[in-house]
Amino acid sequence: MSSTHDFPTLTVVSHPLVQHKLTLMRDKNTQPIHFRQLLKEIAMLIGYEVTRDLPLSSEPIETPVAPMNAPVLAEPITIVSILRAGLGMADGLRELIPSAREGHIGLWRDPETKQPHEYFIKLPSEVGRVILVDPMLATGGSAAHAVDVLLKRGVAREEIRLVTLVSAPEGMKTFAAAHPSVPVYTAALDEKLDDKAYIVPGLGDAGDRIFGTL
Ligand SMILES: O=P(O)(O)OC[C@H]1O[C@H](OP(=O)(O)OP(=O)(O)O)[C@H](O)[C@@H]1O
Ligand SMILES: O=c1cc[nH]c(=O)[nH]1
Ligand SMILES: [Mg+2]
Repeated sequence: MSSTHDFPTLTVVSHPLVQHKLTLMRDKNTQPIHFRQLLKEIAMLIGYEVTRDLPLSSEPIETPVAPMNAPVLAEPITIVSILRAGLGMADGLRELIPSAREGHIGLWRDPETKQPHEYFIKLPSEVGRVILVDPMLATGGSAAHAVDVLLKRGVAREEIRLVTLVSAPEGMKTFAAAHPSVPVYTAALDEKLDDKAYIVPGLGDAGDRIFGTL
């Protein structure tokens, strides 16, 4: 993990496997089948860091040898995907936390205004701790809006963590200003946004690369 940047709430997961897999994803010749697999693998690796301090309680069980009080996750967890591209990260987190519930927030970024438009929301009735996932933090508008949705549904600020794959400094600044207490985990803090608000060097449009809609 690294913190050699200007954002106190940002953790860049610099593990060599994460960085190697991200390089493969960035390559424009990587096809959707491999892009999806790599995204899932990176989400699992980042997920390990995001879940590092989850509270545990204990439950009585019997091993084949003896009874014991054994540790189990103390609280329900909900993985919330920002559609569409968040689905690709949820695939990895779901494998890591099979007991997690899932929610979906559908957002579409208008190419002219760069503003997010909401088209779908479905969340479990009890949400608990939330791991919010979207591979791209570009202007930060979509992620900030998704956190607003969660707060309106009664999720406590301190229960939310955002996981991204590639983040732009502009987006991180906007997101941290809107939600200064929400920790963000990412694999890379890139250089900047271009004039279409795409991340440079980035990896292109994550949703299109996952679903082959280029
Ligand atoms: O930080 P922002 O500037 O808001 O941009 C990031 C958003 O843009 C992309 O979604 P997109 O609108 O392309 O939808 P998609 O996932 O359906 O492709 C991406 O997956 C984020 O949700
Ligand atoms: O670089 C970017 C910016 C927004 N959305 C993406 O998928 N990629
Ligand atoms: Mg897209």
